[in-house]
Amino acid sequence: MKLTDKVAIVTGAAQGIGLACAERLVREGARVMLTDVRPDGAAAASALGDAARFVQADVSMKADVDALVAATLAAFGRIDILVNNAGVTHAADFLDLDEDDFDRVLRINLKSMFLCSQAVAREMVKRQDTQRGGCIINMSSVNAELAIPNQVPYVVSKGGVNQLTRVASISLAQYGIRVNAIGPGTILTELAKQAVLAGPEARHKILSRTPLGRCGEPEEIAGIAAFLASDDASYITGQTLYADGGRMALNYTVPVKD
Ligand SMILES: NC(=O)C1=CN([C@@H]2O[C@H](COP(=O)(O)OP(=O)(O)OC[C@H]3O[C@@H](n4cnc5c(N)ncnc54)[C@H](O)[C@@H]3O)[C@@H](O)[C@H]2O)C=CC1
Ligand SMILES: O=C(CO)[C@@H](O)[C@H](O)[C@H](O)CO
Repeated sequence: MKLTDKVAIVTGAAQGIGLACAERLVREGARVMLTDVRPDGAAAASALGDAARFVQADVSMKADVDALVAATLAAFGRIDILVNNAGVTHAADFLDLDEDDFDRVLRINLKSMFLCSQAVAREMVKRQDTQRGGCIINMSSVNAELAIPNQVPYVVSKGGVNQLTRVASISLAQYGIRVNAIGPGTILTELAKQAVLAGPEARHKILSRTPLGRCGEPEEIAGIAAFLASDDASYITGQTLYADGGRMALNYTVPVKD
């Protein structure tokens, strides 16, 4: 087990990639505080046994983030790993997009990662023991680099996540805190169904741009989170690691097998 005795927070952990990350971190020996704006994250945490707890929080609100950090310290006594995973999308054409929707997506996808990183890093920095330091992992996307016309605030937020990762990594390196991001391609979750997999035509479009010929599974992203959180990644900081089935290396489209 790579993460014995470590304590982690995973945001947006009620389902999808966040839940898979929480499950994998528990399997690697960590104790994990799951958090989500939805209350049903509590059932997900109970299913993981004594090593997991749940706190309901909207991670775009500072008061909720402070309460999440306090609850994690009360439950487990320390924080070694933060997985900033919570995210939403919103479909609208550029000319129709409402200001409120732009703000909401940026608040949830980007500002929340700053708030959580700052609050958790402050606790990591305070620690005096030999296990000082820590690891922050931000869930970015191929859409940090690739634009989709009806996903304006989403792609802007993910571009911001990559820069937040870089600036936090150089700011926190002096404290032994590593900060990295994961950039998934299309992963089979509710969010992807909503954003880019709504129907056979949309699925065909995605697969024609994916050399490995399939979408990813949440567990394939969780494995990367476990790696980045472990000592095997001890010299990696400031990076976005893309797990996209080859999409970003592709210039033309590929044939799709049905
Ligand atoms: N599924 C995909 O194809 C990809 C997903 N991602 C990113 O991975 C992350 C997770 O996405 P999925 O698992 O696919 O989505 P999902 O929709 O299945 O899960 C997202 C979770 O975040 C929670 N959440 C939303 N707003 C929140 C808030 N304010 N506070 C706390 N929790 C909140 C939701 O309740 C939900 O449980 C997101 O950041 C997303 O942008 C990135 C690239 C591809
Ligand atoms: O970031 C996400 C989810 O919203 C990916 O599913 C991406 O949109 C898709 O890979 C299209 O490029």
